[in-house]
Amino acid sequence: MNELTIAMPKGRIFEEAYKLFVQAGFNLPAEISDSRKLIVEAPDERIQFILAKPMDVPVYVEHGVADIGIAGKDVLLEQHRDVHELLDLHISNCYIATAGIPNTKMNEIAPRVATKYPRIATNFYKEKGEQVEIIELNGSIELAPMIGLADRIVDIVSTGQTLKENGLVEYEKIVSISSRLIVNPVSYRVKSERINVFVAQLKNELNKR
Ligand SMILES: Nc1ncnc2c1ncn2[C@@H]1O[C@H](COP(=O)(O)OP(=O)(O)OP(=O)(O)O)[C@@H](O)[C@H]1O
Ligand SMILES: O=P(O)(O)OC[C@H]1O[C@H](OP(=O)(O)OP(=O)(O)O)[C@H](O)[C@@H]1O
Repeated sequence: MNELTIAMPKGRIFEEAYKLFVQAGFNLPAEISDSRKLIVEAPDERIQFILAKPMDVPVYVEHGVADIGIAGKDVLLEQHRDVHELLDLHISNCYIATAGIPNTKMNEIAPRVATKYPRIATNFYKEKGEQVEIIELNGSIELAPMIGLADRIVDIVSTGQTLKENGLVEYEKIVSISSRLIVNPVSYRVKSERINVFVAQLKNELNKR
């Protein structure tokens, strides 16, 4: 019987999260990283993993089909789901910033901002008292100012390589991002003992880093 279901994000967080779990002493089956299976059992741990798109992890956790999940703080800030944040895993570190073509001002009439984070971008410009039109994109955000679609972008920066290679510069840092362990509020009440043991094992590894 699986005691816990954990939603793991596919993509770049997966690599670091997998390493964290292994180093924390969890015995994970090889098929979690080297197969196309979307549901993988870790029988020794009595844990079931589901592999989801990063943006969808909080959806599975909010609906309670996963007790726990790993999600980027960017996704949590953007979505405001009914989940509890239990732990900062300090992995997939990056930040969200505004960027654009060097030495350019925002268009005074109807400035446009391209992003896949419309809520974060809207709040940022609202706090600055600037009214902007948000253009929502799903990826390759850096293209927008280069091709004249927008004056600025609001996007993730990690090494800065993508901005540099496309001739863009950062203007304002908005918020630091890392991956978080999230939990369904009802699961946390019903399975608190089991979840606390699980969290303590992860914390133990994080404290060593
Ligand atoms: N360049 C980066 N460096 C470090 N962490 C990042 C970077 N870009 C994104 N992240 C973090 O990793 C999470 C997942 O990013 P990833 O690129 O794997 O997925 P995605 O862009 O949501 O999906 P996909 O690329 O599959 O459409 C983000 O939510 C963010 O927290
Ligand atoms: O500062 P860097 O290290 O260059 O990383 C930043 C880039 O990483 C992310 O893109 P991703 O690779 O997820 O591709 P995407 O354009 O499909 O979102 C982000 O949207 C930036 O484009």
